[in-house]
Amino acid sequence: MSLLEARLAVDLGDFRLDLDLRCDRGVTAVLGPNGSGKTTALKAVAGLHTLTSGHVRAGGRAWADHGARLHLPPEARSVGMLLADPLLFPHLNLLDNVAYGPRSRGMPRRAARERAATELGRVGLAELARRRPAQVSQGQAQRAALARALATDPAVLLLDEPLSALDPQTRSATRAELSHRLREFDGVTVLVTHDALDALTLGDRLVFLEEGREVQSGTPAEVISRPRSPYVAGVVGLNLLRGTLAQRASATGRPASANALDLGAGEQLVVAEVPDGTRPGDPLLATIAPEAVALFTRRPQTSARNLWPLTVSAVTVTGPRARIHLTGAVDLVAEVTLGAVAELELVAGREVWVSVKATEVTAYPA
Ligand SMILES: Nc1ncnc2c1ncn2[C@@H]1O[C@H](COP(=O)(O)OP(=O)(O)OP(=O)(O)O)[C@@H](O)[C@H]1O
Repeated sequence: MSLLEARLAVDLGDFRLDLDLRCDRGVTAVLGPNGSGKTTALKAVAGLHTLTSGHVRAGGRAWADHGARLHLPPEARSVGMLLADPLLFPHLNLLDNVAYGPRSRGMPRRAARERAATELGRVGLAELARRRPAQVSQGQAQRAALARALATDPAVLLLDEPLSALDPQTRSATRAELSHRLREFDGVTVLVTHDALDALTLGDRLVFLEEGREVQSGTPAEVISRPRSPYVAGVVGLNLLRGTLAQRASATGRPASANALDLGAGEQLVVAEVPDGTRPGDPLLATIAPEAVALFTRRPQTSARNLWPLTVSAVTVTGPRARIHLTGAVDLVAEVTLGAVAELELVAGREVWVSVKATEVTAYPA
């Protein structure tokens, strides 16, 4: 049995969350576009939303069961929460902020403070215990909030975008601290995030939500190797194309030995290998890494089997590299150096030739 077993149906106006969430020890990262229901799922586990149907069981106890009319209030659930805002009491020092949780659950003052000191030590803040929130950095305040969330020994730790308010440098240092502390935590952690790096570095398991439902789940390695929706592929930084296995002797004059996917509208994608047992007409997904998409200003003399004239729709720069969004017969993202952006004059509206080698395409059953 999983440590957290939740069957969550929640209705909020027009929106419906319908999700089975089963989590073992470790970090389950929940990802999805804006409005897909991530926060709603966390709130339903915490008891801040009432279930329309379903149940929540954690650490061997029932927290909610719609059929049995059971709904424990948040304070009766063994939950720790950490949001983007640390929400520390400004008039209390870090030690008393952290001690507040165990105190409010009935622990004597002295024991609560000892526990708080231990928790602050575990997130590297022992020296700053007597400081107030205004006297520490943003990242340190967030680490204190994590210590507070863990000071009550929760069965389930819920993190909602815990790093999103931090500047990039602090974010990366705090991510490392969080990762270190979460590895020692014995309960279930559910982490809601938009950030692929947070999810891939902190998550033992990923759950993708779209429109209130799960579209894919698995380990980071499983999801990276076989994304099942354009959103999931985008998060892990890959192009995803959907098609069916073409008949071998292609009408486009390709050699009969070539494997290709029919992408619709007469377009094909040549692949080096297809999964065993796939027959013509079977649905397939195919991924292409953006670095494997080559761009040319003129039609190239290339051995690459896939070649299309496409239009640049957008250019986004991240560090020394740029992502070139391309539309036309197929939609692709290419990743190139800033030097290539200048040399090829890649701006929105520019027409370019785009090639992808068959060996750079990974095809798998849809
Ligand atoms: N109290 C509410 N009443 C009515 N609708 C709500 C309520 N809370 C959330 N919603 C709607 O439910 C949907 C899911 O919201 P939720 O906050 O769970 O999404 P999310 O995936 O966490 O989004 P984001 O990434 O933007 O935080 C949205 O369409 C939202 O507008």
